[in-house]
Amino acid sequence: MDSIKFSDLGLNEKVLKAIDDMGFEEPSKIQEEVIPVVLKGFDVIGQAQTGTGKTLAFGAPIISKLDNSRQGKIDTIILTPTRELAIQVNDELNRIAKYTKIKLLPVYGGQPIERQINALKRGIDIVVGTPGRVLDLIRRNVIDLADIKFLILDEADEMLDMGFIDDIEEIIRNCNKDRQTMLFSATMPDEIRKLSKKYMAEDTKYISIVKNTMTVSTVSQFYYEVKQKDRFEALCRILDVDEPSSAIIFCKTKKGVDELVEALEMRGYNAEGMHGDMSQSHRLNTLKKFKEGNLDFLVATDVAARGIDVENVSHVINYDLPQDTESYVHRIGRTGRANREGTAYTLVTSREYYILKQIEKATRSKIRRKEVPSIDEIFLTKYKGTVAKVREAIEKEEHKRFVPLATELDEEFNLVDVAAALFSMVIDKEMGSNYSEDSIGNADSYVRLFLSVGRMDKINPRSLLQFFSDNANTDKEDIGDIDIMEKFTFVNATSQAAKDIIKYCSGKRLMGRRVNIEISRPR
Ligand SMILES: Nc1ncnc2c1ncn2[C@@H]1O[C@H](COP(=O)(O)OP(=O)(O)OP(=O)(O)O)[C@@H](O)[C@H]1O
Ligand SMILES: [Mg+2]
Repeated sequence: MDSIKFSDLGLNEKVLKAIDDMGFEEPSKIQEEVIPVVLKGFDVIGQAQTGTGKTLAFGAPIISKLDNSRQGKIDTIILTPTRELAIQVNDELNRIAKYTKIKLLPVYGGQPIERQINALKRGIDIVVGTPGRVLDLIRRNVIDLADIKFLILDEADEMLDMGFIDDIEEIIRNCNKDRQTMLFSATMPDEIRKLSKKYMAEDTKYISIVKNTMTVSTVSQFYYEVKQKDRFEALCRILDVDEPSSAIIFCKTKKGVDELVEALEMRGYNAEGMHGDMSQSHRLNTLKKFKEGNLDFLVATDVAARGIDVENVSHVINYDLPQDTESYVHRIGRTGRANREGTAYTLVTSREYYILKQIEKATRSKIRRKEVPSIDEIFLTKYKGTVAKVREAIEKEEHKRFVPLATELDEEFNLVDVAAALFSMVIDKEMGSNYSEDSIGNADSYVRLFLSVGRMDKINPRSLLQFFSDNANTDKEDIGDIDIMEKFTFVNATSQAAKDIIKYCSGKRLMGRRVNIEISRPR
């Protein structure tokens, strides 16, 4: 059977022509399934992996439908969790609407509201905005949603999460009841799906492009185990060996972003930060530089985790662990988009290792271990890079003008010595004084300690922790976090704490019950 073409889906000619201009040859799976359903008028919950073209999946049919039925007032409202995403979705839809008269406007905080009000007064069909600003404009009676035809929540699970839910509900209360509602995201936790039913038609179509894994197969995933104090050093080494053409590095906090940017700049990397405390113009400027290839490393909080589409991001690095599985999926989805290849790295300490394992299990993907590069490996990378540059210079004959000088040197020196001296100058300069000694130590060894004492449900894990710290001469810190499945598990006890506990328990009964202890190393 021939593969489905965009022209088979029922879109109008103007939209098809625009898609052709965008260079897309065939629809992605989610586009193939969502477009006809939206054209037929159904509400849709659409889930498909990151970078698979969900924006066009809702954008194309909306524009196709609106083309002949514009009301001269707002027809469509699209909500996104971040300002940058509002702008990006607006841009993508603008490209799709190229041959129509449909007018779009992004609205978001951090930009003078008057400008947006004036633009809205000139007549806008599709508004793409962040909830806060949209609500503000509704309250000022500038946006009227009483007759809208489409409401879309991009990154729906994020939008219906605690932080946004009140604003979203208020916006929805202002919307036309007869509208078509659509939710999209790469992740759609069950509770969100249930919650969303509240706002949607009974015959809502649930379209999920199910894959074995939550993450795309074109992204290779790895982790590095590091000590907390070696995190930065490890990152530098990874960057120096992999030499990513363009990478997004995620940190947990805004402060973490600022500190990492400063540290990277000190070591000569081309890095800039992006987080919610920066001015909007600064945020946009940074993202623009990154998109245009004038910035190698974008260091960001989760503000850049969702939806952001930058071509050719080769690496995503979780400098800090993401807060949950969804965040991991969206973060690493900034690479490997539209069937391109990508690499995702996550730095973990031994104590965090179990969280990584949980993410691996929940996403059903494989996150393989990699060793932090040694100084020798970095040296080898720099050496190979230099040789490649020499080769290129000779091939392009860029070296020719120096040949007479080199010939003169030939009388005084051995030319192999000259080459070696030049190598040492170039490579030493590149390595800088950063790698004078091999400062990364081996990670502490942590173990998992399984403890079973009969009926577990009668024992409070906290009191167990207290009990051991009181009686077995161990520090609570050293015992680590506790996890209760069918056994008590001290997920990351130090080896010493484990020994102390075993010693204490051997031959004893604990709270009147026999204790069984097993020990296992995390890997
Ligand atoms: N049919 C297609 N063929 C090739 N490229 C496409 C196609 N549709 C969309 N794209 C491009 O693929 C990239 C990813 O699309 P998009 O941002 O819509 O993905 P997404 O599914 O919304 O991802 P995320 O979950 O990260 O938000 C964009 O650059 C988009 O222009
Ligand atoms: Mg998207």
